[in-house]
Amino acid sequence: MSSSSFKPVSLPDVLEITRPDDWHVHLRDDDVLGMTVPATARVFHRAVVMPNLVPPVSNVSMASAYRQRILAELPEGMTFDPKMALYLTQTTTATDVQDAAADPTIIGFKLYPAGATTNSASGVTDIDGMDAVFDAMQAHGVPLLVHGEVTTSDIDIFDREKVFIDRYLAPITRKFPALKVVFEHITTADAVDFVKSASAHVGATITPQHLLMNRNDLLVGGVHVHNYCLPVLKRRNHQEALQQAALSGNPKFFLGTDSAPHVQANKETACGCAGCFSAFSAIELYAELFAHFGALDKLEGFASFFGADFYGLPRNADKLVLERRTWTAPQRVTHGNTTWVPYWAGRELQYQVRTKSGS
Ligand SMILES: NC(=O)N[C@@H](CC(=O)O)C(=O)O
Ligand SMILES: [Zn+2]
Ligand SMILES: [Zn+2]
Repeated sequence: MSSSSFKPVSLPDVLEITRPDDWHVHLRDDDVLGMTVPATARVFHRAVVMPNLVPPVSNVSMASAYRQRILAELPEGMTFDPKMALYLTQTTTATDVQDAAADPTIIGFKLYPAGATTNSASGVTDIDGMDAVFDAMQAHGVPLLVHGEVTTSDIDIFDREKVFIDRYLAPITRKFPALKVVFEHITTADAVDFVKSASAHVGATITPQHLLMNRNDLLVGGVHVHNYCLPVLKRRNHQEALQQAALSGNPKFFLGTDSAPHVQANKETACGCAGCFSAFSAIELYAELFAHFGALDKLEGFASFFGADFYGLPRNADKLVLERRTWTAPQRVTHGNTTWVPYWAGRELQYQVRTKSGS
């Protein structure tokens, strides 16, 4: 992580912030919830839970059942309020939108262009054909969450986000100016510029990996499979644009880890899955970035205020304390007989969340 604007400053030993929320996370389902739910709830009060299960979580009753399965794995003494994203499909109707609007545990609909990412086969194949649904979402105040990449084979993977903006996102925001849109896990300077110049109804989440790394970290000196996610890491000037956006205090940009576990065997293979599993060090990874730039005073807005404000939800009342002490992100995480290699495995971080036990 390097930039010309780096300025060494003295860093606080203790940093207290309003408890943050994770506006983009994959908790998966079944047994693995016993690992993912405590990992996220240890830090975050709310989380937007992504619906890309098989089959996709595409209506209110599926989301309510999934939410119950999540809450059943919440350890005693932890508080956690999962906000469910519904999977937008080509057959989603205006009635589905109305149902979603009536349920406060539903945060919005997630648009996956078919084929864009993990479990997106049921995604939207004809975005232009979704106008009636977008119209209903705008009318009912239901946000649209977007995986913003085109999927046609003629478009280079490094250009897919930019082309998506030009082809789909800009037209949607023009046609539906009051529709709330969250451009998820942005990766390019183009996305930063688009969000900045769009109306106040358009915001974006930024992941730790896109802030801390660029495509060299994926491809130089070998293929680093645990740094592979979608949208793929971009070149350094894009990383720097994301860093500036996150550090700027602009409330359109907020925290969404996109923590996305895939078991070790599915990452360390000839055709490895996309996703960085960051939940075990999520807020600490962001703190690393903000500390590096001497901007820890900006962390609370990005992590704890701007997402809640964007969604029109109250800010959290409780606090989280980070302590300055060097620790090493876990090399492996196991649950039952299964092993995952987390993002940033075995690397140092300089801030750590203070746990209730004081450990
Ligand atoms: N980000 C990823 O690389 N993977 C996510 C899907 C997604 O958010 O696109 C996953 O579910 O594994
Ligand atoms: Zn995505
Ligand atoms: Zn995701």
